[in-house]
Amino acid sequence: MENRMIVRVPGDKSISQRALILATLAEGESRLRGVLPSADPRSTAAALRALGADIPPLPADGAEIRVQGRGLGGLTPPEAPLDLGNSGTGTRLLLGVLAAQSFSSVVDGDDSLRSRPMARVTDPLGAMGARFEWLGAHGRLPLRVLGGPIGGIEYDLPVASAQVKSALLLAGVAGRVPVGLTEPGVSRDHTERMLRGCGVSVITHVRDDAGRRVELRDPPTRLTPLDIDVPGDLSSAAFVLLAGLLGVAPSGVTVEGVGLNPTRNGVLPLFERMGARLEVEPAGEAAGEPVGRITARPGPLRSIAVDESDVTLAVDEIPSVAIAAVRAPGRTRIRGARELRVKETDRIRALVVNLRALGVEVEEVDDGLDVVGTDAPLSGTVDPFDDHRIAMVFGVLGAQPGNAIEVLDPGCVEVSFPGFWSLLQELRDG
Ligand SMILES: O=C(O)C1=C[C@@H](OP(=O)(O)O)[C@@H](O)[C@H](O)C1
Ligand SMILES: C=C(OP(=O)(O)O)C(=O)O
Repeated sequence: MENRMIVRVPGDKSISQRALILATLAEGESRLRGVLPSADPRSTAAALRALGADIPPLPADGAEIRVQGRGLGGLTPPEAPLDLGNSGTGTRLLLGVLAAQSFSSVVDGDDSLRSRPMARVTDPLGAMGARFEWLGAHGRLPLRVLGGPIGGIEYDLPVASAQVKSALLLAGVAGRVPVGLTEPGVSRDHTERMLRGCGVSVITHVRDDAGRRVELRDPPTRLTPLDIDVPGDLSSAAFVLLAGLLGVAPSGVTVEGVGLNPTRNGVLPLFERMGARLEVEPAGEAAGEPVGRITARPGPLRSIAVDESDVTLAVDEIPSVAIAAVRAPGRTRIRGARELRVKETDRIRALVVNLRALGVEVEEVDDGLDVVGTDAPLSGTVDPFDDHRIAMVFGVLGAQPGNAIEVLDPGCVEVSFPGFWSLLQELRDG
């Protein structure tokens, strides 16, 4: 009989942070189960508490927390700069909320977050009438948000970005003004789904050119509270599935209770195009999101070509695809992935530098990389450059039988996936 492991991954990071923000803005008590207890949601929760939110500590086991909402006008001025740590999502979504408050606030983060572009959010918020002061380099944190009344906006996003889209929708909600957006591609729609769960009408149209239009026509006067189970994080599950495909878990692995949102699950068709033995079994909904089980079994992989439309649906999983490509004979070409250069680190560069250090043939291009598959055993030391996802993909590659890879700074996985290393060990032990 097949001795396949069945595991769960912690709650979705994107959904957890949105739930904390919307529960704070709602009227009444929200009940949130399965909130991810990792560094990023903790930073977002701490920033919200500094704005007057009543959020208990995030329990390590994802047990239910109850959040007493402050209502749309109920946030209070923070006494100190808000430290969003490493979280791009927490920062950009909160900038939308803060832009419409009647007080000023300062937003800051760690060195990684200070290096990431913020004008993609402050430019359109500025067009709504919001005012900002850069306290360091232009376009980077730290940043002062001079809150005040804002107007509505009609905006074409230059890149498909759920963080930009969400910041503008939240500004519309907090400032009670209409927002109409078009996106050049599809980005994750968790904010739209969760706002609907709070009783807000958000209209989405899929356009002929595959882009999207999102409208908040009737800004709400109040948000109803949430009562949700946060699905398992598909981005975390991707590392477990990669371990299944690469034979780290010799009989394969099943991840249960994981989110299957179609605007987010593009890694699954990419793995399938590589010949991966995947089985996806939908099993209902949680938090307004489709959820289910995914099984990955080891088997031969083949090289593929990845383009920009693939990347937007799998933006955080491209490192996993690049690592799968290491074991796919031939040349895998990844293009249209420029956005990876502005994540927690420059992920294209980090992949190229570290794969090269292990002896894998790679080529770096402006918007992506080529990876040439090999069956050689791989050994060496990897620097994740303080990026949780880079640490985890090389952790999985290192766990493949025959490889010996040391990941420096393994603790950086705490940003999104507490328990990653012990789960990886369990998969190896079968
Ligand atoms: O909205 C979100 O929760 C996220 C959106 C994506 O970023 P962009 O909006 O910059 O594409 C993604 O990379 C990030 O991990 C989470
Ligand atoms: C890019 C990521 O997160 P954020 O932008 O929220 O820092 C990520 O988790 O891969």
